[in-house]
Amino acid sequence: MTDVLVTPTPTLSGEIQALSSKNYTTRYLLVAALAEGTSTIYYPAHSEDSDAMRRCIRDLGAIVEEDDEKIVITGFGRNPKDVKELDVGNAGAVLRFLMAIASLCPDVTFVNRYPDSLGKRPHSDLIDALGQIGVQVTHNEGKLPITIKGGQPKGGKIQVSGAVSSQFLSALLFLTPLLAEDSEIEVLNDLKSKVVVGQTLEVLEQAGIVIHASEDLMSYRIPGGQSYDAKTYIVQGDYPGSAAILAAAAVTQSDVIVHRLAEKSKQGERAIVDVLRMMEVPLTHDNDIVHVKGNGRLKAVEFDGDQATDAVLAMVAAAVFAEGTSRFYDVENLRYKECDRITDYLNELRKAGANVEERQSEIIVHGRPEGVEGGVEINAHYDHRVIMALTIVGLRSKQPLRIRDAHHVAKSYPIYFDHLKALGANVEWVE
Ligand SMILES: O=C(O)C1=C[C@@H](OP(=O)(O)O)[C@@H](O)[C@H](O)C1
Ligand SMILES: C=C(OP(=O)(O)O)C(=O)O
Repeated sequence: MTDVLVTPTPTLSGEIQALSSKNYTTRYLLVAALAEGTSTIYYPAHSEDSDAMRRCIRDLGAIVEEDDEKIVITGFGRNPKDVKELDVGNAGAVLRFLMAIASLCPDVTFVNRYPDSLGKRPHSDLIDALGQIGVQVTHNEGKLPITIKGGQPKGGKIQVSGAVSSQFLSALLFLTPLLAEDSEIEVLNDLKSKVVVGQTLEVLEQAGIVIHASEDLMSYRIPGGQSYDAKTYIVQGDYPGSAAILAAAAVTQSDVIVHRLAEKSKQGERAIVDVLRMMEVPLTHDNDIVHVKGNGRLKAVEFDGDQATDAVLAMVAAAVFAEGTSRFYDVENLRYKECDRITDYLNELRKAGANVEERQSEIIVHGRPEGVEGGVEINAHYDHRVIMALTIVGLRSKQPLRIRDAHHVAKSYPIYFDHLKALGANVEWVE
């Protein structure tokens, strides 16, 4: 069964544990693979994207053993196996990070398994940057399939654009410490999703890597010849996925508790808590526990979405039911994700009955506190965050919403519908 029927649900209540962070899991798996000893990662995420990183580091020669609470990894250090092909599924961050690491291999091809999703996403900025240190890349106009003919890049001066994705810079930050010579990275244009780079730097530091970063995160000096330490890591709860649960609680009459959401997290998406507060949703956040007591009433909000890129769709879904007009600005790079998260997402919201407008880098929502009509089929566009967000809207529609191909939610949150059901939502897998 691949579709989900979301039937209007006025109340939600109960407690769940946030799932584990996807972005920290992919990073810890990678730095463990780049170490020569044995590292342990406690409470790793289990999702298609984290599985993709696990599969690829294994293919590259890491030894991976796991049980219910941890993964133990013996890394390949700076000497990955001479693998010919890697399959990253639909995971953008995994692809971009491993494109850089693949330059330590003679000849690797990244296959194109999701031509209508990851297959449409642009990687030219990273391809250009790798070219500056002598890595040869063949590609399909900057897109998959991509072949990296690495050999032995030495490091040096690299300029990379940050205007489309922060993942290109993160990829270079994982690679350059392993190169023989020192490197200098200068970020050109803007740097989108800058907060996520903070997570990369945090993980690199935990792995014993030294990076000298300017305060604005636009330039870096990276000593060469470093090695990654084998360490023990603990994965924190995931804010982007939990943002959808919290937004669902905000649009219903609710008494919902989510555990494991660290107040001091470097995840930008923790801003979901502040944004819901600005929308006057009754909630508390203490001892890493968020408690929402929704009364269904929300006020419109204006927010710089680039601070919390993976939570914007959930915030917009909440704004659909707010009093007044909300504006989410600086969100152009949502267009380069699993789908065009502005045009494609707003088309689905409109089908459900929402009153939304798009600009090149903005989403505008004219709230409908009275609810929306629903009663339509939603195209998921291969996008887990579209699926999660439209589910929120379905909870407060007049007629059920059928979400086609909702199984793609497993990219980051395979148990999203189980969690919602545990809170009392009427969500069912259907034929
Ligand atoms: O580095 C990462 O792990 C990620 C960076 C962000 O992408 P962009 O930098 O492309 O916005 C984010 O949307 C993605 O889910 C994960
Ligand atoms: C955009 C996302 O992931 P990625 O870029 O890694 O595919 C996401 O998780 O919403």
